[in-house]
Amino acid sequence: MHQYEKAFLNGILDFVNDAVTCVNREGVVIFWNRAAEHMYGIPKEQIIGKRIGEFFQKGSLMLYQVMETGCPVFQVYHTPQPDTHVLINATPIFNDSSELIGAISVEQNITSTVKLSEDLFQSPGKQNPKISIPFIVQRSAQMKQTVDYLTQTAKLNVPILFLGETGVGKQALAYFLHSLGSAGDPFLTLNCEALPPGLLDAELFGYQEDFLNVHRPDMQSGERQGKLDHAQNGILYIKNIHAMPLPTQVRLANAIRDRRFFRVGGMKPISFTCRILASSHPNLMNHIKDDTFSKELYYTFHLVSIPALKDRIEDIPELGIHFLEDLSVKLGKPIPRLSTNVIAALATYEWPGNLHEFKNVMERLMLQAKETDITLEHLPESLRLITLSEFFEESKQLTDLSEEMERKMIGEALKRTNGNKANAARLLGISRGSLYYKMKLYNMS
Ligand SMILES: Nc1ncnc2c1ncn2[C@@H]1O[C@H](COP(=O)(O)OP(=O)(O)OP(=O)(O)O)[C@@H](O)[C@H]1O
Repeated sequence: MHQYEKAFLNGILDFVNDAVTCVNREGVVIFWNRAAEHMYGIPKEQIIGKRIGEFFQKGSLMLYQVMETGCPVFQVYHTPQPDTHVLINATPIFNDSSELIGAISVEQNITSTVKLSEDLFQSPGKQNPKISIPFIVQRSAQMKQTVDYLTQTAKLNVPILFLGETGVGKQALAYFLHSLGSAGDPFLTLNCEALPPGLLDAELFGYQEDFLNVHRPDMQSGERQGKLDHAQNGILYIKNIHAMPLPTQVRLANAIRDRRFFRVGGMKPISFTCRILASSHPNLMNHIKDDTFSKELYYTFHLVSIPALKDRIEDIPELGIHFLEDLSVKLGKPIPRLSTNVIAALATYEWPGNLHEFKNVMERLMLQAKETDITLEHLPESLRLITLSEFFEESKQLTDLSEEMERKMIGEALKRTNGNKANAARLLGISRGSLYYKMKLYNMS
């Protein structure tokens, strides 16, 4: 590699926050970046050019494992030191002729996330008092900003469209706004995905009796009121607004702009006073591009995007305590203690179902907790972290040993099996590929 290319590569590696280690196929360290120096307290000058096995127990080295198996690994949880928590990704590297030339590991330090979560989970009393009803967790900067912004809009009656994946808390924020401005008035929901599109117009604006050619005794003066009337001075929350038919969208945009609307089949303008809130998924712009969502309606709203839970993990501990506290009261059970592994798993999982899924998991933990301790086994399969020790279980006999011992044991096994590698591998309790790899590594062929 050219000197200047190497300088660039070193620059990049030192710039990233994750600890990066590159070894050649003999296990000799070629790159060791600043984050790795910091994580392990070993300076570059000391480790580069040396076998990594001289510095770490082989059993904790993902790099050997991926070179032996030829397969990358992702998100393996490890605590290299008692107070350090990392997630490791590692991959073998092959040249153009598909020969193994080394391996790279990237370790993401999640210590601060785990520590913060641990502190909060394990001492719920330190949380801020519950200031808002309904209580909105807002430890992350994004949620704090959102709640501040919404609080400021409370007096203005401006329409707000919440954009976010399912379960990020759009409706919870709508309830929050209701509690700020119009708690004594109705909070009505209109779910556009739950009603046949043909009925939405009438449900929203009401209709003129003659128009639908029906007569119902509950109707006054020949008209039926809609949710815009029924919400009075409160809030109308229009859920999944992307599923609203285009003509209804246009009528709604006009209604919001003019603060008055027309009944279906009616000619008389009717004023309304409720505040309109709405929700949709984060890709609503795509519906505008394919002309299924009205630009006019889109720009009528103040837009508030709510990030996915995985993008605001600072909220996780407080949400956990909040749900566990609620359940503890309902079930009359104490709040369980969560092990550090469990906290790391909760903080690093992707949460595709966001708070719906998170709440379910908390319910499950609460129901399962017989004593007060929750460990990894109590978590659903999809959430469980693979720990490094589990990962190495298979090749335990060898990986716990020093290189010197390992070399001796392989030599011994080969002697006892008259050089039959398959039998030697069996004797050592490792795969044949693994034995071939180790023999090459130690020049034992
Ligand atoms: N910031 C928060 N603090 C406390 N609880 C929350 C928060 N956000 C959401 N929740 C709770 O999480 C659950 C899911 O939230 P919510 O129903 O508001 O999500 P949503 O985005 O409206 O979902 P969907 O799009 O599927 O309707 C609810 O029980 C809600 O009370």
